[in-house]
Amino acid sequence: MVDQFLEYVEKHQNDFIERLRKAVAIPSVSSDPNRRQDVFRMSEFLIDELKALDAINVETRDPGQQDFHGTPLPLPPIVLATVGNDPAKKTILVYGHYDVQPALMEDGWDTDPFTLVEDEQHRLLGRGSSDDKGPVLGWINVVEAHKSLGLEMPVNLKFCLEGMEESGSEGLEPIIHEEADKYFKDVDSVCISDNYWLGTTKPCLTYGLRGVSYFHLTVQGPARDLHSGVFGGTVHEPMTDLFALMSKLVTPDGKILVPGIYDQVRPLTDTEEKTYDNLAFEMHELHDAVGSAINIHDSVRHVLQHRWRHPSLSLHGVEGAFYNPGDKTVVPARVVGKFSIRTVPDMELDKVTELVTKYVNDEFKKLNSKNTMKIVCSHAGNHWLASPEHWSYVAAAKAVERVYKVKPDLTREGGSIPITLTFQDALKRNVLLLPMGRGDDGAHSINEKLDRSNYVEGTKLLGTYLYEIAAAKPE
Ligand SMILES: C[C@H](N)C(=O)N[C@@H](Cc1c[nH]cn1)C(=O)O
Ligand SMILES: [Zn+2]
Ligand SMILES: [Zn+2]
Repeated sequence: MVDQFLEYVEKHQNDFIERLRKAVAIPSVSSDPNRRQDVFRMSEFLIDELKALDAINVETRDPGQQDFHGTPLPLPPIVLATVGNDPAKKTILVYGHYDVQPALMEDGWDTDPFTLVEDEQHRLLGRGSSDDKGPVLGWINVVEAHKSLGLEMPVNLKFCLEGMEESGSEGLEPIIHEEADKYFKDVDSVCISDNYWLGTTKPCLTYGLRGVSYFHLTVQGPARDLHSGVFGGTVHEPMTDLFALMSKLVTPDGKILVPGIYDQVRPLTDTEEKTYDNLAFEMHELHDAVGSAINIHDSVRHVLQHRWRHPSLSLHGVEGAFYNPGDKTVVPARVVGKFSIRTVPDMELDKVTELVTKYVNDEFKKLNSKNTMKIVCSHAGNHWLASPEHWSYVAAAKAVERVYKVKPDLTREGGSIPITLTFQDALKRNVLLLPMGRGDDGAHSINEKLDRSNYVEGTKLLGTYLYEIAAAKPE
């Protein structure tokens, strides 16, 4: 049966790409309130796709409203769908997200980010192609293949798709707790395809994620923007204060300057050190993915340790700053600096917020500025580690060998999927991360892509994984 499935995927790849084209065309940017309708539209697209495939019980849950700077904004629905409910079969919960990061032509895209383009190297370019519309549609392609072939699914599948992952998964956590004994009751294991291979050639299974704590640092001064010729040198400028503070957060070689931030980081043991031996990753792959040889660390081992098991602090942007072309001589009245800290075992989110808040307040006092400053943590999600010995990982490794003819690497991931730990804790089930895309896909960046082969072979992998689960001996 698996052969019939694999053949179907191979034959129908162009139809699957059309499905991805329709999804990418919906600019479901969760962080932009002007795009919220599009995030809703994306949920409707998925609901229609699932209903068309006879997914029984396509349902939604309403996560309520978001407080967007004092304005209530409806949160997009959690889409739940069940395919099969045979008590003799295992039930796998599939989580994914249908929102995307922002994307504008002026960021430097070579093509319109919301028009899927296949280039000469068979790369499918478009926002969300890899993160995470391609993988979500991969699961739907698996269901379509079975329906069209008249094949029974090897396992029961449950979907949980959200539209706020890129903005901290707001509203999802309470729903998972509420539904733990209802919708999620029969789930045996959870699978998430929302990260990337380490490099460009070898698939991997992922058992760890860093957490993320995101901060907004606001400095407010004059009542309105000012002429820098008239007022420059006579008033405390918000942007000057902000840059002074932002420059005290992290050194150019990546050391976080917030006192105490490293205190909770779990020490590296010899056993853990060995997990960095023989991984399929070379320095040139970092250079290729980044597009430049700007590595801080000289060995691959240290690159990966700093991606997976050490915290990092990144500066993201400044809201309210002048950023257009030209030479406007303005003093912005209010600026908001955005930065985040990727957190690792055993850092605690509350402790991180406490340390950052205290440090930024102390540093602001030292500026002797008459402006006002406020620091808030806008969203935070925990780090996660799983047991890669679980039967779900064993099945996934067999599926990789079958589809790709290689043994997968076991990796951790530097990015964050805030809800992963909630699934593990609330459902008390193992979670597997089974990535579809490559390390150079450019998720969150310009020219995001998913290679055609990753989409097609990745769809085969997801389906084969379900067959390997069904074939596994009962525990
Ligand atoms: C790894 C996943 N595909 C991803 O991109 N996650 C985001 C989650 C996030 C949290 N705040 C904003 N986005 C990430 O790691 O940045
Ligand atoms: Zn993302
Ligand atoms: Zn994602």
